[in-house]
Amino acid sequence: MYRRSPGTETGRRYLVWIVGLSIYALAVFHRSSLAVAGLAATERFHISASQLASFTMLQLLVYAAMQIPVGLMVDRFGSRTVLTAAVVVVSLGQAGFAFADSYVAALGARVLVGAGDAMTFICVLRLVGSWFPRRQVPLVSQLTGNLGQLGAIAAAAPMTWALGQFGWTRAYLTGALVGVVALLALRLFLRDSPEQAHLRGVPMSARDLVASLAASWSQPGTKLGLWVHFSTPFTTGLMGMLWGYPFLVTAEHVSPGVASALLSLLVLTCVGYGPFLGWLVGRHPWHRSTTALIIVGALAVTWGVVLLWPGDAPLPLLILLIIVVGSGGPASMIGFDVARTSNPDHRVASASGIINVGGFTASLLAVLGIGVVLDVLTPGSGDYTPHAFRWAMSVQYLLWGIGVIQIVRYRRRIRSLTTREQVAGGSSMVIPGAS
Ligand SMILES: N[C@@H](Cc1c[nH]cn1)C(=O)NCC(=O)O
Repeated sequence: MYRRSPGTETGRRYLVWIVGLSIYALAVFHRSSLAVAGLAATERFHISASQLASFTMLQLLVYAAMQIPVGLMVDRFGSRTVLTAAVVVVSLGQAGFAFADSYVAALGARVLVGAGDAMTFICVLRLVGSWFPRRQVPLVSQLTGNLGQLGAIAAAAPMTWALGQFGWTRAYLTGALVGVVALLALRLFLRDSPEQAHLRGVPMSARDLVASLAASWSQPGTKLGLWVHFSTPFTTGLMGMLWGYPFLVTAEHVSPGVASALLSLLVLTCVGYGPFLGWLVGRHPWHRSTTALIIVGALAVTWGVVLLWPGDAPLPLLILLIIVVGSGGPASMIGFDVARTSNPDHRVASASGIINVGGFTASLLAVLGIGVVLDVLTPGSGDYTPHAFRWAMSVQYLLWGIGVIQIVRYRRRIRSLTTREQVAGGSSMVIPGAS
């Protein structure tokens, strides 16, 4: 019988990964493509700052709300099918945004962008799980999450240039058209597993779906993963997506150029943590929650020093802040890894969906909480003071407090129900009923 050589197998695996990763980076690009177009958007749609913020909020809300259905869809229909839908929906959303000429039409288009984006990451994680040997999965998943953030870099300077050069419609439409190339690559090269183009689960009734979700949720590892994902990435997200630039310019008085450079450094730092954290998590799975707790501690302490610094924080301290904040996104990948080893293969995507709700809910709460505190402390004006920003950014401690309590709680439970040997062997699943 003809057998494929190991070299061919490895080549196919990396091809599938590169296609999946590129599609995820494209989704991150679309997600972030509004960050540099704020001023243009307020002029085009005649909207206020809070209406502008509603685009980001709506996108996050749609993203978070879709995670569990998307996870179930990936387990049922496979990554190839759901990813195809994702590319079509996100590209239609971005094309709609290119032509939108009213606030309501633009909101509708952002809903589609959020929906398509929501369908992407879980598919790619699932592909990594079915194409790579188990021991490589933590590292490749880390690299996927982190390299995908390069899409945000493409959405910064190149998008600013495209908007200035070609105008709103053509700049956004070009982004949307990249989807056609992505779709072509996906249909040509992407298969759900080495053996099958489509890896589909069995059809389930509504009652079965609820039972499957309940089974995932009953695993303490799923809950631990959710709280790790809740506690770690929101600080990276809120800096990169909305509040980083105004905080650095208004509260810390750095120039716009330095602020942009610091935010680009944030994305690069995210990418840099990947190999180290992936290696650490793969090597020491028992210490995954400890790693997450140490990172949350480092985030809280560094933010504390910056916020309590009398006057403007010096630039080296702000660079340190960015480098530490950059660890939040990569640390969140630990949550997916805990969920992966706590659930059987046929439920991994729905467990990932549950995990992903954590980080995006925390990001939404943080973005909202900061906006509310800023508005309360500077009523009736958009000129936020450094004092207002310091209090506003402190909202993060509330979320870290809740997250740390929950991580400690579920890590205790999981440690009482599993052994180091079991977890080192790749499973943190507990027997149903034991938790
Ligand atoms: N926290 C991110 C992944 C990440 C890795 N490094 C920086 N961010 C995450 O959960 N991603 C899901 C998504 O759809 O982007």
